[in-house]
Amino acid sequence: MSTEPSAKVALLGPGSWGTALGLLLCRNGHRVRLWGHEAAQVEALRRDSENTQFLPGFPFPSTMMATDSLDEALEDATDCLVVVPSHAFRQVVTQLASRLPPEMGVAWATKGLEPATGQLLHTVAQGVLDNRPLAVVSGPSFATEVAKGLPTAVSVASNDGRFATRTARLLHGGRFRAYTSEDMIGVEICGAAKNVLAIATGIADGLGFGANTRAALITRGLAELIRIGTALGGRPETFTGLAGIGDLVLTCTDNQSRNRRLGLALASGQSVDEAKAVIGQEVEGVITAQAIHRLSERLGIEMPIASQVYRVLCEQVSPQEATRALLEREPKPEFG
Ligand SMILES: NC(=O)c1ccc[n+]([C@@H]2O[C@H](COP(=O)([O-])OP(=O)(O)OC[C@H]3O[C@@H](n4cnc5c(N)ncnc54)[C@H](O)[C@@H]3O)[C@@H](O)[C@H]2O)c1
Ligand SMILES: O=P(O)(O)OC[C@H](O)CO
Repeated sequence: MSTEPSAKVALLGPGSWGTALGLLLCRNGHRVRLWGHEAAQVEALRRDSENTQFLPGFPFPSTMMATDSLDEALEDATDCLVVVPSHAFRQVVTQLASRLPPEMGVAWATKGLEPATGQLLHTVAQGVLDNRPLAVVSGPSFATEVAKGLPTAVSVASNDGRFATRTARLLHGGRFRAYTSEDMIGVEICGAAKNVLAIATGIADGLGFGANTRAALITRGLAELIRIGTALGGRPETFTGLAGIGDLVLTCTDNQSRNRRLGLALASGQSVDEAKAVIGQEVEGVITAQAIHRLSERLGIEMPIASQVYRVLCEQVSPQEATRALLEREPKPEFG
């Protein structure tokens, strides 16, 4: 069990991940108000006392209540955790700005960059929320496995050591381990870029390539992640940690990943829109591929795998042609 005294958590975003984290917080003895922006979705959560749309099979405890009123979610809240998709992040933290006490920290478990600007989410949050403690939760963590209580470990990176510890302690307990970190940049770029690389491994597996290909994509993908992450100021050790190689391996190798499944679907001939419709949930790598592409061009960072994923998603290049382009690259030193 968590050693933190019982908290009242406003949890914003009742998708699969927000719901799983809500269940975890309740198991740790905390009270959760789960806010959603769609009245009909919230009505269904209240009626069913379960998230039948995004995380079926896990009834809500009496300490988890859904609401479509942000004011109600924040009433008496001691902590605030944002779990909306990256495209909604600025909008949601902007709504928080005028509602939160000045000293209250904000944590999020969103993985992605701001689509329009390519900014890391802590940069967005700092711009909107001014000087308050911020933290990002990231790492290898499928919602269903957390809801089932299967052992999981994540990283909590913050600009404030005490807030990192507070947020980690809220989540830590039973079968969930939360490690603290000071590297928000590294943790955030890992969480965003791994989704793009998972699309690449999904494509490769969907085209019938083997284990050699998958291992090569993960390893060379990690090299791309380290290049862009260190250029942005991330710390080298983060890339070998839970948010880095941990989440990259998880997402690239298991079909619970929506990003990997999108890659598999593209390889089978489905369009991006068809694949997204079948998956029926957020596939962050689709918009992140565009943001990463623009960012790597601007910074002059070579990211051949991410770049081919971008071409497949946005320039109607076929998975086969993208594969050819990668394999035809000139030999080069592995490091440097
Ligand atoms: N599902 C996982 O296993 C998992 C694990 C770790 C991190 N994440 C990350 O968590 C974030 C949320 O993903 P998810 O898996 O819960 O997605 P999901 O598709 O299961 O649900 C998305 C949720 O976001 C809400 N939403 C959509 N647009 C919104 C808006 N404009 N304002 C407010 N809410 C809005 C939807 O109503 C829905 O409740 C993503 O960044 C994802 O990468 C997910
Ligand atoms: O289903 P995905 O591909 O969005 O991945 C979910 C989590 O980010 C895995 O850690």
